[in-house]
Order: sequence, then structure tokens, then C-alpha cells
Amino acid sequence: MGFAQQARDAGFDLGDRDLSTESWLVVLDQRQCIATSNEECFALIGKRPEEIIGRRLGQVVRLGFLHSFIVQGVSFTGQPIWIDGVKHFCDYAPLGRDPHASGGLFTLMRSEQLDIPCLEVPDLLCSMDAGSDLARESLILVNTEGIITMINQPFADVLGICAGEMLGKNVRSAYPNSNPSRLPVVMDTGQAEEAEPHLLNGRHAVVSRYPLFREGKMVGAWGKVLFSDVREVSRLAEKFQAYIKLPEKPKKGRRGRGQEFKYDCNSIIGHSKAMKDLKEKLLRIAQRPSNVLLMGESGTGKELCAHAIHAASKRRYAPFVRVNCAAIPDHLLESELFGYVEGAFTGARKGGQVGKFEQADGGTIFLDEISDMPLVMQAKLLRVLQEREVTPLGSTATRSIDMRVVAATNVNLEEKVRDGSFRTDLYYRLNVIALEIPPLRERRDDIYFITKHLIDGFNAEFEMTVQGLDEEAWQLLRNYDFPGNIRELRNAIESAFNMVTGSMIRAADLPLHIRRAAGSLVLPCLDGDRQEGLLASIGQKTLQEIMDEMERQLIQASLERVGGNKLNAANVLGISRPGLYKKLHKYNLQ
Ligand SMILES: Nc1ncnc2c1ncn2[C@@H]1O[C@H](COP(=O)(O)OP(=O)(O)OP(=O)(O)O)[C@@H](O)[C@H]1O
Repeated sequence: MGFAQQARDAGFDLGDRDLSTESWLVVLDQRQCIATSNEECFALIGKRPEEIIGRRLGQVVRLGFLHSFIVQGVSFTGQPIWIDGVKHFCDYAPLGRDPHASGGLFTLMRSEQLDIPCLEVPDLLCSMDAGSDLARESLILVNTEGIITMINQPFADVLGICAGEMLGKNVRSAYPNSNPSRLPVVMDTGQAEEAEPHLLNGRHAVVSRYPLFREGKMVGAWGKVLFSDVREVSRLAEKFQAYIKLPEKPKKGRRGRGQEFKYDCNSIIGHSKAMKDLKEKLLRIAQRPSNVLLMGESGTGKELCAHAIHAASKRRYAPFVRVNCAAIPDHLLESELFGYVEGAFTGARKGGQVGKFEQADGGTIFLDEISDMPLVMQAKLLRVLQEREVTPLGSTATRSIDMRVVAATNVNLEEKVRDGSFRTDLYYRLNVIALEIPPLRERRDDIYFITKHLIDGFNAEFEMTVQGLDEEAWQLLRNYDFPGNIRELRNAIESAFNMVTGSMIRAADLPLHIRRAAGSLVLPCLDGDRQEGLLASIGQKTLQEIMDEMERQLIQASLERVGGNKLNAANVLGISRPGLYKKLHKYNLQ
């Protein structure tokens, strides 16, 4: 009688497992005692089945760490164990969904029989956080090829299947009724993804994924389900709501018009130290009434920070009013800011207009591009900041205003003060708290997280399921300087969404200027038109002709770069002056 039949006769549910291998197969009962075993054990461990039936598996082979895995019902594959100095690999999977009630199937084979990369248990134990509870938390682990090497039943329960069925499958296609696993992406990027939503078995779960490294080398990845249903998160949030002291939402009225804030500190994505520090400062200063000056290049997120300050302050339910000082023509700025009464000037609206300062009463006014405010208006703004009251155009009645001022600039205001185009007194009034937002190129770590955030956003907006970027595309983004900062990154990803054909954004999907900047079009020293001209000649000209053309263009570009000085051009090119002359003659260059 075959082993499988024996095991089934003994009451073990082996499902449709294929047991016709050369391996030693052991069915264990609930106490990890050997219930039945095939003949191959003699070849592998030198014992006959009848000698070991009824004994604990741990008494027959030295299981080491794996013992606790088996006890906890964790399924694993390809784990090395040593028998008489010979390396073997073993697999284990409980036979049913309840590992403690059903026993399991243990398989042992010689190392040469295994053809998948091995991920050893110590990797797992060293790299996974020590607090992970293998028996209760929902865990999965894959090797570098994405093969499921270890999985426990709580994880498989989320997917509604038996853990043993998942073992050895490629995780890319192993999840039924779910979005594809992102563990391969985590291995591509080397970046952990924590507390992210993921569709598993038809429900949105909250999961974390981590790459596994050993001695700096990627050896796999692991993931865990934090909540099998996102609704659990809101239930928990409700439970703890009472412990979080939020400012009371004011009743509708003049001070609080019940307006909700659009962004808050959580909208600012960034895990770099610079951004963590910045967010901490934003939250701290939000509690104080002082004016704030936000400085940073265009697109670094100054407006987002202004929103975050407002949202974290006690003014959060009052209005946030944005004024772009550069966008409003000088002659309209005063009426925009101060408002006017009916008949104040020709063309004034019937009933007048409430100015931005008054609109911001009780809340925050964000003065963007403050450096562009004309000097006359600067004087008027200074008065408002000092007196905290405004007089609409055409009126004699002053109105007191309670607002917080957050101003932003992407030029150096000190220089403006020096050249006389910005008032010193206003500068010091605004500069009570100054925050500098670093450009993206100085916090490259954030590129990954912001990109991921953008991908999620565009997936939702465009109803697409882009998974991420391939390694080459990541490389381009990581190395690009982003002069337009996050705004430019956003545009780049949006543009890629319009180009992408598969589930991953490739380098070719990214905007041309990003590819060019990385020199990915082969010739970094030539400008775009020259590069394209050369590339277009592939197939039209011979290699020698293209090389000659390239040499001619490189010489010309070098001469342009050194202002036509031939000695310098020869030096730049690393050739002798006579050598350069010869080539100038050959290519008929002056
Ligand atoms: N840390 C960030 N996380 C997520 N999105 C960001 C971040 N910083 C900026 N953004 C996004 O980038 C875009 C530009 O940001 P924002 O308008 O706040 O920049 P800015 O510094 O005020 O630019 P400008 O000086 O040109 O007005 C917006 O779409 C914003 O939502």
C-alpha cells in the first residue's frame, strides 16, 4: 500500500497533494509525533518506518528553530537542516486549517533535489521584528524569486485558504480574489511599505511589507496583515477618539463658517529627517499665534505647509484664505485685500465686496509669493499687521480682524530687502518664525514615498492599477534633480500614467527631459536635438558614419563649451593640439 493511502487510511486529509517524490514524507499528529512515514526515510536518515512511528519528530531529526515553527503551525518550505553532516532541506505544512487539530506533513530531501533559492530561518528571525508572533499574526515570507517560503494560517485565513496550498507558489499570482502582492515591488525598491491598504480576498485589508536583507544583500521580503478589514481601523479610531483632545468645532457664525480644512500634516508626505523635523515644527508652531514665513523653491510644498499649520491650529474650523500676491494686478490688490463698499469706485460691485483679510477673520490668511507685493501695499499690509484692523475702500469704518498670517516666498527676501524692493520692517514682522522647506534633491529618500503616494492617487483618479516603477525608472527618478520639486515629480508621474501600458511604469514612460538628464540617451554631453539626430541615424548610416558624426559633434560641443579656444578644447577632449587641428580639418570645422 502506498504511503499516501496509508496516511489517508490513518485519517489524515492530504487533499490532492502529489506525494510521489523521492523525499522522506512524514505525517505528524497533533503532538508532532510521527503517525506514518514512507520507506525513503531509510535512505535519508538510516531508520525504518517501524522504528520511528510514534516518536516525536524532534527526537528523530534535529529541527533546531524549525521545531517552534512546526509547533506553531507555520508552513515553510526549503529550510535547511543537517543530518550526519549532510545538508538537507525540509518543508512542513499543517494538513488542515487548524494546525493544532489536524497534524501536518513534513517532507525531507537532500539539498541537491531543491532548485529554489533558499531563505534560511535565521534571516527571518534576525530581520523580522522580534515582536512578531508567528502563531497569531498573519505573516508571509517570500524568497528573491517571489516563491512563498513561509506562511502561517492566520495569513492564509485572510485569503480564505489553507496555508499549505500557498507554499511554494509564486506570490505574484497566489492570492485569490485579491490585488497582486506587492512583495516583489518591495524587493525591487528595497523600501518597506507600512500600513497600506490592499485588496485581499475581496476585502480591503491593511498590510505592511518589508524587504529582508542579509549582510546588505536582498534575500527576500515578508509581509503581515495588520487589519484584515480596514473598517476595523475606523472602529479602533472611534474607540480612542475620546483620548484625543480636538478643538471644538465652532457653531456656524461670523467667526466659524464651518469650513473644513483641505489638507493637514498627514498630507505632507516625507520620511526624510528634514521632513520629519519640518512636520514636527509645523505642529508646534501651529499652536502659537505668531506670523510665519515659509521659504523654499517653487513646488516644494509651501502652500501645503500653510494648510497644515492652519489645520493643526485652533483656527482649523475657521477659513483658510489664500492670496497669490503675484497673480493679482497691482491696482486690484488693495480692493482684493481690503474689500470695498458699494460705490467706492467706478466699476465697484453693487453691495461692495468683502476683502480677503475680512474673509480670513478667525482663521488664517496665506500670502503666497509675498515678495511680489508692491511697496505701497507692503506699507498697508504692515499697518494691518500692527493694528489688526482694516478699512474697506470707500468706507471710514474700521473693522477689527483676528487672523494669523502665513506668508511664503521662493526668492531670497533678505536680498529683496537689501535692494530696496521689500520693506525691512515688514520683513521682520513676517519673519517671526521662518521655516525653510528643502528642495526635493536634498531629501531624495522622499522621492520614493511621494511617488508611491502619487501612484495611489492617480490609480484612483484614472481608475488604473499601476503597481509601481521598474528598477530603471526608479533609478532615473532617484538621480534626477527635480528643479520644479514635488510639482514636477507629480507632473512626471501623471505624464507616465498617460504613457504606461503594463502594470509597471518603465523608464521610457517617464518624460524625455528626465531621461535626458540621466544621460539615458547615451550622450550626456550633447544637447537633446543633437542626441536625437544621432539616434535617428541608426539604420540609416553605418556605424563608422555615425561615429564620425558623433566625433564631429563632440568636438563642436567642446569648442562651444570653452568659447572657441582650441587649446582648451584639446585639453577638455584629452587630445593634443595638432590632433585637434587634424580633426577640425577632417570635419571641416573652423
Ligand atoms: N511633501 C509633499 N507631499 C505630497 N505632496 C506634496 C508635498 N509637497 C508638495 N506637494 C504637492 O506638490 C504640489 C506643489 O506644492 P505647493 O503648491 O504647496 O508648492 P509651493 O512651494 O507652494 O509652490 P509655489 O512656490 O510654486 O507656489 C502640490 O500639488 C502639492 O500638493
